[in-house]
Parts: sequence; structure tokens; C-alpha cells
Amino acid sequence: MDLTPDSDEPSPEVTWAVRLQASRLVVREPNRREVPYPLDGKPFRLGRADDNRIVVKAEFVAAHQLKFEPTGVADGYRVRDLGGPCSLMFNGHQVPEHELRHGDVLRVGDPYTGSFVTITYQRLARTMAPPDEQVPRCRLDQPEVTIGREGCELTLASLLVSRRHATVRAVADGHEVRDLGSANGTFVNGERVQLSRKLARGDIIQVGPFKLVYDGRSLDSYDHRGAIELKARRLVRVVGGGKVILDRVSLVIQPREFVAIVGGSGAGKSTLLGALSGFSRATDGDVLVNGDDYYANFAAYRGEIGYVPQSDILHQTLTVDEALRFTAQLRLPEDTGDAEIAARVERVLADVDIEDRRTTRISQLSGGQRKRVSIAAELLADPSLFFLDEPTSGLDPGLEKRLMYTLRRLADGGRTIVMVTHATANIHQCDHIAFMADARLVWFGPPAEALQHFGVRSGDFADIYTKVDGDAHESHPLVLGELRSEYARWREAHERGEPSLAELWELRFRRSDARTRYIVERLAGETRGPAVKSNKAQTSQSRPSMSMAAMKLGGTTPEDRPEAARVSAWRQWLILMRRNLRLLAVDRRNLSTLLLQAPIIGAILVLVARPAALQDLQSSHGRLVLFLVALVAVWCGILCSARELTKERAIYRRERLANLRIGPYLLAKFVVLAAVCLVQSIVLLTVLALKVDFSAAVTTFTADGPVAVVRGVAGLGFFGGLLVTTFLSSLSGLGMGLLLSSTSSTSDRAMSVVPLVLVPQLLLALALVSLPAGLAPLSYVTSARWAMEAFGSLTHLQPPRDFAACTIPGNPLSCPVYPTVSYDPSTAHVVGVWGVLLAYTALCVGIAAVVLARRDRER
Ligand SMILES: Nc1ncnc2c1ncn2[C@@H]1O[C@H](COP(=O)(O)OP(=O)(O)OP(=O)(O)O)[C@@H](O)[C@H]1O
Repeated sequence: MDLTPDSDEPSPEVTWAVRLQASRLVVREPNRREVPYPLDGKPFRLGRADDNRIVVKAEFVAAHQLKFEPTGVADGYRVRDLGGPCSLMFNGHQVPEHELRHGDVLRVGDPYTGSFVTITYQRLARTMAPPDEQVPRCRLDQPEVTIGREGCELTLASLLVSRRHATVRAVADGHEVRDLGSANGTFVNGERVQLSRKLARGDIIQVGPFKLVYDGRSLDSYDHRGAIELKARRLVRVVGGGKVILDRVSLVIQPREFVAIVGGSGAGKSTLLGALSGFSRATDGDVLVNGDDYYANFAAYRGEIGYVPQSDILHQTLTVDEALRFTAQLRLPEDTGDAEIAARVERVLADVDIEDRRTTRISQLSGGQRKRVSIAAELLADPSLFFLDEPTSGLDPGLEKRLMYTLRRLADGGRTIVMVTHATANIHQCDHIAFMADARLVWFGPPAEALQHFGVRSGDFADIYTKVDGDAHESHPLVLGELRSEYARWREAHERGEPSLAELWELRFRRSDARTRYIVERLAGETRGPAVKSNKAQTSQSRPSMSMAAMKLGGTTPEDRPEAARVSAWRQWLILMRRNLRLLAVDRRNLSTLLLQAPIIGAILVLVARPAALQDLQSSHGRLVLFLVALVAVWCGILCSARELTKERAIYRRERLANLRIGPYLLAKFVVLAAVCLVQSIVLLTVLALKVDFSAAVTTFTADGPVAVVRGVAGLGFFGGLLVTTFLSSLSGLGMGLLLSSTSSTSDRAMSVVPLVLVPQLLLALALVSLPAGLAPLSYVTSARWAMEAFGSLTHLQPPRDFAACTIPGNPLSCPVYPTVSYDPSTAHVVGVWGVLLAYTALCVGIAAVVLARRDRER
């Protein structure tokens, strides 16, 4: 039974309390509570020296750091940096001076240590007035108005908008909007416009971060960059067996706020992050983004979401610059030019303060720098909503502090940031913390107030963890102390059992002023700009959801992904090809291992092969040599691909979440590795040719006696035919390797399964070991068998025989030939067998694609 009416409606008294407050500066120093300073219209200074009107203690602040002067217009103020070791920052950037507007947050920070003083300017009387901003209006006077990033009648400057994104055309009785194949799509009332759609008055067109309200004659445009507000109302998530892993959580995150979700292990932090980000949705309750039903409008907002999972999401062997460029090419609209991409990379490197490492390989960066590069990669598309899952894990305290400072600056620069963290040493850099315990929200508000709320006097956040953990009982010290009344209320409502401490703290929070201030009032507050009245709101039962494990790795369900940014499959393939080639080229050790395999194995084959191996058709030695070549080719193919997908699984999952397609991804892997296989095949046969006679002319024995023949496939000759066979065998191995890699979760697992694939090739191919005739069809599943059939046909070998069924023991000629094998030397037969090898490869790659698609959904 619920004890507290957890209504999210504000009481009238609370609203009036806000109205009575005056304009002021609110100053917050590290590890201290906020101090408000009312303003009186006179100039004043802020600094460490005692002669300032606002004196701060932080050592990194200069004696006289800032000067505040009235502008002379409606009690406004301007702030000027007087210089010192630290500089004045606004919106994440250094500024020499700045004219203050309500809500502006200034920081005086030390980037080296990540410490800063925060100064917020508030003119509360002004906030109560209706917004006085002029909404840009585009009149639809012309027959057609083009909307796009550059050179259009309605220009919307954002990288989420394609150069020519959509048009609004006059039709007989109004207007229609037509999408021009944009990358991120055009949406009307939350639904993606497939080709065109008739507009009705009041319809809201969404293009990137812009909402365009149609009134029949014009479009009013609202830009919500830097102004994303997230409201969560009574979020619940119930999993199998009715277990509640998120219990009626409400909170509000305002634009430019930096919020940390904290709590003990298993408290529900990732569950809450999943529900807020929409990647793992709540089963009940709603999330509103700027007033829109977020889940129902997920497709329209997807381009604006940045998500940094726990694992690194860039290739370690690339340099920072290379990795970011490839990511930008994959994520940004197809029409983004090289210069735009370069400028964007430049910008995000500056945003995360890592420009000086642009040419460094990611593997050579420290953990904190790597994390910052991952964040930079997410910033490329300029997201307004940023979710991070434990970005500080594994960092030393210094790096952790600097990373928190970076995130703080990013939030100041116009992003709404939500992060899960276990690190609370620098938690004061966040605006609010959401403290989770036992699936419940036990606190939401500023970090400094949290300590007071939980009665922690040591100033150590870890003490809160201890206080919310465990079960309550009558003689528990907390029940005898600060949770006495909550326990009594709980007891009144429950005859049996004991509550958890989290339950009691939740009760306490629900009755607190903080909840009224930071949740209830904010939930009731007006949202800026128009809200989409979506007509496809989903019921909680129909909401696609995915597992926490998948979410942590960046996985998602296909239902979550239908409207990801469209970059054509062809372009994706080209970019991925270039990236794979680069990865291959820079990973010298791997490349040399791959390229040395063929000459080394070829040299060993040379040791055992006789020069006339392929000339003496009566001996079984030729079959042995060719079979070994087939086997080595298959082997090389498997080895070069078995780890290929597993080694970059986290990157793949993050890119899938954005817009990566499985087809181009697998095909790009396949083509680059196929080039390696081709080189290996050429080297293998060339080394063998140093000893083995590959002459096409040979004498073969038929029923009519010896006949001189010239072997080979029309147009390719004998060596060419053998080379094609070796290459196709290698490709079949490559297909099997990719399949193994798609089904394995780690590279080690993939490699441990390789023998299970290779041994059947050895035993079932009807080359080295004979099978009883009834089992001979088993050989069809091995590609070495098909390789051997092509080799045997090309070389005019005698077909394999079933030695278990010889009529005269010891006489091979009395043993029957397998009816399932044909060494027909005709070109048509050889080409047919090559076709089977190709089909075998295609089947393996196709199954790998299906496995990857299925893995998107799994836990
Ligand atoms: N799909 C699921 N099915 C069943 N239980 C789940 C599922 N997802 C999460 N849980 C459980 O819900 C609880 C909260 O999980 P969550 O991952 O949100 O915790 P967390 O606070 O992020 O923990 P940690 O800090 O250890 O990552 C855990 O007990 C977890 O086992």
C-alpha cells in the first residue's frame, strides 16, 4: 500500500513562494552550499580579496576576478573578467565579458583540476512574464518553400538537417510537405513523412532540432537546441515474474542541467537511464521531452540523442582524428562536405579539450582521454540530450574530476546531460543527483542538499549509501532516530513484514520540500514551444523494450531503430571499406601475421610435396598435396575472420544504435578480408610452384589407353584454375569465420570453436579418410570437399573411392567410386563447383547477418 499521496501537482502556496523571491546572483563554491546575493542595481566585484562585495574562498579564483556593472537597461547587469589564473566561462566557452540574462550560469573554473565556482543570475520576476522572444516566421507565399541546412528559402542551420531536407508546396486546398530524402527524416506530428503528406492547421513539422508550426499560411519555427527539458512521470518498469525494477520515479531535468544517477549496485540506475533515454523503456508512466511524448516521438528525437556506453566505442588502432572522421562520415547526413566534417571534428575536439591529441592513436591515450574521445564522437551530431553510462569508471581521481568538468562545460554549452556514476567525489559539479535505492528514487535535487536530507554531516557521499542500504526494523538506529515517523506511518499501513530502508527514505523524500521544489513545481511548469500531439502514442504493453545488458552495450530492438538517420547502404559500405582498409594497414602485427601465414605454410608444403605431384596421376600424392592446399586455404580464411566481429562488438552495437546497416557492415568486412585471402592464395601457390610442376600438359589413362591432355579452364589455364579454386576455398573459410564470429561473444570463444569447424573439413571431405558410401553425403557440408572436387576435376585426378567396400582387399581399383563425387574435367563442371563454393560462402555470410540481427534483441 502506498502511504504518501505522491501526486505531482503543486500546491498553490509553493507557487507563490517562488513569485516573492527577488533578482539575485547565486554563488556555489566547490563542496559548499549555494549562497544567494540579492542585487541592488549598483556595480560590484567578486573575488578572493575581502574588499569584494562577493568574497569567495576558492584558491583558484583571483583576488579580484569579476566585475558586475549595471547596463542601465531595466536593471540588467554585465559581467567582465578582470583576469587571473582562471577565466570566466559561459555556455562552456571562455568569454571576456557577458551581458546577463535570466538563468545564465557563469563559471570561473580551473580546467587543470576541474574545480570551479558557479554563479547563476536569476531575475525571477522576468520568468513569470510570458516569453517575449520573437518566433521566426516563414510565410508560405511562394508555390514551393524549400527547407534545408544551406541556401534554402527556410534555412535551418544544424547538422541534423540535410542540405535540402524537405519542401512545403502549395496544393489545391492548402499545403503538403515532401521529404527530399533527408538523412534524419521529416516528421509531422511525430510520424515520419515517407514521401509527402498533406498539412492541416496546427500540424507540427519536425526537422532535426526544429519544430515548424503550420497555421495555413506560414510556418513558425522553434529551435530547441540547448533547450531540451526532460520530464519523467511515475516511471515503472516491471520485468519477468512481476519484479518491479523501477518504482514510480518522477523527475524533471531542465535544459543545460547535468544530472547524475547514483546509488548502490543493483539499485536501478541503469534501468532509470534506459527509461529516460528511451533505449529501454518504462512499462508504465511517461517521459516528456519539451512537452512531447518522448517514446511515441522517439524517431523524431533519435538524431538528437548522444549515448556513451561503458565500453570504448572507437577503434583503438586509429588516431583520434581518423576515428572521429569515420564516425562523422557514418553519422552525419550524406551531403555533409569534407570541410564541414573537418570543422565539426575540430569543434568536438575543442569541446572535450583534447585538440593536442588529434594525431595520437587511441590505444595510446589514457583512460580519461579515451573517454573524452568517445564523448567527442557522440558530440559530432551535436546532440542536445546526452546519456552516459558510468563514464568515470576505471579513471583515477584526477582524470575523473577533469572528465566531470568536461561534462559540466558541455551541459553549460547547451546540452541536457544524464549520467550514471559510482563516483561521487566530484558530484558537486552536477546540478542534481537522482539517488536510487531498491528501484526507488530516494532523492532528487542538488548534491549539497542531499547530504543534509540524509543527515550526513561528514560531507562524505558514501555515508548516504550506507544509510539507504538494508532492511528496517523496530530497533534499527535509523528507525529510532531520523526515520521514526516514516516507520510509524509504514507500520500503520502494514500489519506484517518490515520495510526496506529505501522505502522509508522514499517516504521521507516524497514529503520533503525538495521534492516539491525540484519535481512537483517543475513538472507543473510550462514547457517552452509547441508540443506535438502525437496520434500514435503507445500503450505500455506495446512498448518495445530491451534488456539492461543489451542497453549497457548499446544494443536495441529493431522496433527502436526504424527511423535512424539514413545514410545510403552504398555510402556506408564505401566508408566502412575505407575504415577496414585503414584498420588493416595500421595494425601491422596482425597484417604481417596474416600475410606471413601463406609463405610459411607454403614453404612447409614445399618440403613434403614431390615435384611431379600433379603430373603423376596414378599416385595418391597429388590428391594429398591438393587437399592440403584446400585445407590451408579454408584455414587461412577462417583465421583471418573469426575474431573480426567479436573484437569490435561494442563499437558495432553503438553504431547499430545510430544508423549502421548489417548488410554494408558485413560486406565491407568481407571484401577487405577477401583481398587478404586473394593475396594469401597467390602467395601459397607461387611458393608451391617453386618445387611442384604446374604444367598443364599431362598423360592421363583412360579405358582406351594413355591419352595426352592439356588441363585447365578456358580462359584461365591450369594454374589460373587452381588459383581460383584456392581463392574460393579461402572465401568459404572466410564466410565460416564470419559466421563463427557473429555467434561468439568474445574473440577467445570464437577461436576456441575454430577446431570444431576445421576437423570436419579434414575428416569428411572424402580426400584423406574414406567414409562408408551411406555417409558420403555428409561431405556436402564441408567446403574442403567442394574445393577438392574442383581441384580433382581440374587436375584429371581419379575420383575418390570407398576403401571400406573393396571387392579385392588391397586392390584400390576394386573399390567403388563414390557416386556422390564427380571429377568431370569439363569447364562447365569446374565452374559449377566454383558456384557451389560461392553459394557456400554466401550462405555463411547470410546466416551471420541473421545472427547479428537476432543478437540485437538478446540480453
Ligand atoms: N531485464 C531484467 N530482468 C530481470 N531483472 C533485471 C533486468 N534488468 C535489470 N534487472 C535487475 O534490476 C535491478 C536493477 O538493475 P540495474 O542494472 O538498473 O542496476 P544498477 O543500479 O545500474 O546496478 P550496477 O551499478 O551494478 O550496474 C538489478 O537487481 C537487476 O538484476
